[in-house]
Amino acid sequence: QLYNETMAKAFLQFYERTAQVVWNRFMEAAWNYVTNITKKNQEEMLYKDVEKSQHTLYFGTRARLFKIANFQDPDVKRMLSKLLNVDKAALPKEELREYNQILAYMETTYSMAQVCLNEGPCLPLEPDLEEVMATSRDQKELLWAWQGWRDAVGRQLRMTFERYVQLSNKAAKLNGYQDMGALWRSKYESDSLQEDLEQLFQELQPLYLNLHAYVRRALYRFYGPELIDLRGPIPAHVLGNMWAQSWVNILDLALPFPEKPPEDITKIMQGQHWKPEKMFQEAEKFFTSMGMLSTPPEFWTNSMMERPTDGREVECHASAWDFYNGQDFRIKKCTEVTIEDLLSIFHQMGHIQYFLQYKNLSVIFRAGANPAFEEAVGSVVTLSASSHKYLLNRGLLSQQHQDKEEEVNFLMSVALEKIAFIPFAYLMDLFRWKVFDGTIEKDMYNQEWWNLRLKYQGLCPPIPRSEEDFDPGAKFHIPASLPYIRYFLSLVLQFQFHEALCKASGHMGPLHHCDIYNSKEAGKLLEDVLKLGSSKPWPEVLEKMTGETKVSTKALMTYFKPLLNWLVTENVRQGEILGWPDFSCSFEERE
Ligand SMILES: O=C(CCC(O)(O)[C@H](Cc1ccccc1)NC(=O)c1ccccc1)N[C@@H](Cc1ccccc1)C(=O)O
Ligand SMILES: [Zn+2]
Repeated sequence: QLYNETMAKAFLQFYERTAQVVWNRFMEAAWNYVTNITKKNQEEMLYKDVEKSQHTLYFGTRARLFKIANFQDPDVKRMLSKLLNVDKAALPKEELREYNQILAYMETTYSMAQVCLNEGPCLPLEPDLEEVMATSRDQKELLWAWQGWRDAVGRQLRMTFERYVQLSNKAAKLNGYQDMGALWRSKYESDSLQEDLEQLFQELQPLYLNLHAYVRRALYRFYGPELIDLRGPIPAHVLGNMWAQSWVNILDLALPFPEKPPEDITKIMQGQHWKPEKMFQEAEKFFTSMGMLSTPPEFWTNSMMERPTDGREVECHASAWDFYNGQDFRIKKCTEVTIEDLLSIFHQMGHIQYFLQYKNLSVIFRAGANPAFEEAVGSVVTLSASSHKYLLNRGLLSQQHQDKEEEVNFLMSVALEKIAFIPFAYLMDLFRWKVFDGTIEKDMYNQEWWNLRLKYQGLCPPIPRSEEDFDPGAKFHIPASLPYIRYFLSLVLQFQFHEALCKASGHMGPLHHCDIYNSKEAGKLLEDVLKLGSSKPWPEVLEKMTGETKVSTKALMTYFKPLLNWLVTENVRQGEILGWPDFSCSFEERE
């Protein structure tokens, strides 16, 4: 009878007090490492990680002794059940050390990788290689960057990744899961997650297939038939992005009405002498304009807003940090003054706003309602921030009126970012789930990766690939062991949130005209949702925001309806074939 509900509450308070200290110490060490990659800082971080895992294991094993089933208080039950999963802390000491070293090695290899020109400088991914992929229209130069990056990162990680999979699955099994994929999916508290995701993907297919066919035609016009086959997949290096996950950088090649090009916001920002700090202030101002919380002084003194110029090696992939003391919150980003980076800062500031809103909850509940909610908060604000109305009102556009054709151009630019992303975000974890559950064996990693890239994205590698390569390793989240399905779900959720917030703000008219800047009503609705953290099952949180308990593509389809109409008409006019029927990525035929 010792392990009763009263005892449980005392146990949870003890957890609360100690976790804040242990997690804060780990976050400080992890921050010091990723903002100054040295052997010493890595050792320090690994040490603090072991300390954190010991704490997690101590409480995780004792939480199991409570008979949660017959407890009354729902919060106590939910908190205890969250403690039961101890993740990698379940590994025996030696294997945990090896696992943490593998994780640090993979992430560091990615962050330090560069591609060297024959004679002269070596280029890092950010900003140099990404700049080449975004702006070059010379397919040989694009191929050089594309292949160079995969040689520098993917090839180096192949062996390590195999061991990472073994240890990940061992940790998952020790927590009672089939494999690590099952553990990752459990965060969504749904026994029909995979079916629901497949359903969402199928609903979005018509939009993607029409965009793919239209963009293929545009690339055909520019690069010609020797590179682009109008009935086949698109080569992966000419889409304006290192991973072909966003096609917004080839808008100039795919503009529906080229005689009415949109204003170049990056040029306007640079012309107005924008600096990274001003970009962060702009993002914060968006939230405070809605009556939401502002960032504490520590944010401005402790964040890393630019790549350091003192020679320090850093991890440039953007991220937001909660130091679990209710006061210290930071963003780490190697900011360039571009519209793409401004929108990325809005995304990061969305994570910070979530931290601020749930900071008074128990540490156990200081997370999003589910991982996709965390990603959707910042992204929903970027939907307003990229609207004509907002950009005009903030002085980033000068043209007052937008006619029907300019509106199609605008929707195309949003689609090249958001719709192109759908199959990529879906396949990233389809691949890893199959690797974890053994469907994809280690000597098939690369060919299975490209099978998925062909099947879902309609892409081919620009040159033959082998099992010496490990192309999935060239995308941050794979060496960083970061699940990705959250971004797929976030893509659908952010439009559902956008529709709800626009309605709350009293917006009338087309969804893509909506801008919730300055709306206190939208702010109140969003605030009430974020304050819940992960204390309630996410369908309840979704219902509070949107009145619905299910994720729905309706809002996304409404937003893009005018564009889909235009695309279908255009594709019919051109006699396009939708998709890439019976095509493989073979190279013989092109010799
Ligand atoms: O990776 C990111 C943004 C980084 C992040 O904000 O999602 C970041 C990823 C990260 C990095 C290091 C450690 C952990 C996570 N996530 C966070 O900073 C974060 C997430 C949840 C809670 C707190 C912080 N975006 C994805 C997908 C994406 C999102 C939005 C627009 C375009 C593309 C990508 O670039 O492929
Ligand atoms: Zn994010």
